[in-house]
Amino acid sequence: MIEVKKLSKSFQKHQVLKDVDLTVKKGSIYGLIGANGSGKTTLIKHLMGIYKQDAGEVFINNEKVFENNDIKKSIGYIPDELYYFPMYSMKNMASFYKKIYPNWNEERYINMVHTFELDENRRINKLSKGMQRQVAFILTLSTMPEVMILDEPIDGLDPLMRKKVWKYIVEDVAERDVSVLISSHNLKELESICDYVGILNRGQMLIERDLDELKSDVHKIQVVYKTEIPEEITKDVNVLHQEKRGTVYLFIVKGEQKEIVSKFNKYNPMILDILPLTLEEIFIYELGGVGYEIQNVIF
Ligand SMILES: Nc1ncnc2c1ncn2[C@@H]1O[C@H](COP(=O)(O)OP(=O)(O)OP(=O)(O)O)[C@@H](O)[C@H]1O
Repeated sequence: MIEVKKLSKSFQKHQVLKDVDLTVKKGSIYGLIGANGSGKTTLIKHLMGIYKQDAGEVFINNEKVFENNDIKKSIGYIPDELYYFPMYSMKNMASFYKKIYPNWNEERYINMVHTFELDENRRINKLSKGMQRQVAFILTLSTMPEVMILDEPIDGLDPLMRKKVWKYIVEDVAERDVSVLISSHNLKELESICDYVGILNRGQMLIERDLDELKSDVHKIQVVYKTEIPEEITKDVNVLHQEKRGTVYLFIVKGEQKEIVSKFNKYNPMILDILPLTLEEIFIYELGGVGYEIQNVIF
């Protein structure tokens, strides 16, 4: 389990994180999303005890993580920028990991090397970017972590490799109750595997929710009225975004679906459709609601 309470951090005078709360339950996958520079990597570096917070607390499995080497051994961390010892092959790295990580699983390591079809004797820094990512997954998953923290983990992986990687992660969550936090800009893939989502905005947690709940709270409504749209509607409902395409109005609205539909129906629309929203759309419209320029974004 990962728990962050009221975490704040500044670099010089620049406040990067402000009162951030975050909880990743045991056996769940949490997608951390946010615009560039919103503070995701900085938050993750606190989860790994790389940075010390100015205020607040960070717990992994109920223990403080900063300067706690034992708890760090139970975390599988894949950073956005990978680092390997310059002359090392994957086999050399595996021997090194074996000495450090008490739960190292040699059988899993051998199986994964086989599944990913990598030559464990090649020097890692001679491998392609995607292959180096595969090495990171093989080594990390072979440590049998209780918690996984993955910063842009699939960056550079081809679709087949991504599928393989997600399969391992989902199995670990189901079978070993691993808690996983993934930071990624690939919202389509996050949507297919995450249970929870946190949207970080300018260093503050904008929304932290169960993904299904989040999706049931924002709606895309396409509506046509005989004449111009009655002005009262936009006052009646919580509109995140609105646009007109010919005679069709498109609304992105927050709130309870039944209630919203009944408000639109009050003015006898000729057509009223409710369309599903993707996580990517929710993300963009929520950011639009807090002042990001989204007028020229086309879906
Ligand atoms: N060591 C540091 N010293 C000073 N400023 C920093 C440091 N690390 C990060 N920052 C600043 O903190 C802010 C958040 O950066 P961070 O890397 O956490 O964002 P991010 O959400 O991971 O972004 P991206 O999606 O682009 O990777 C940025 O303004 C960045 O310049």
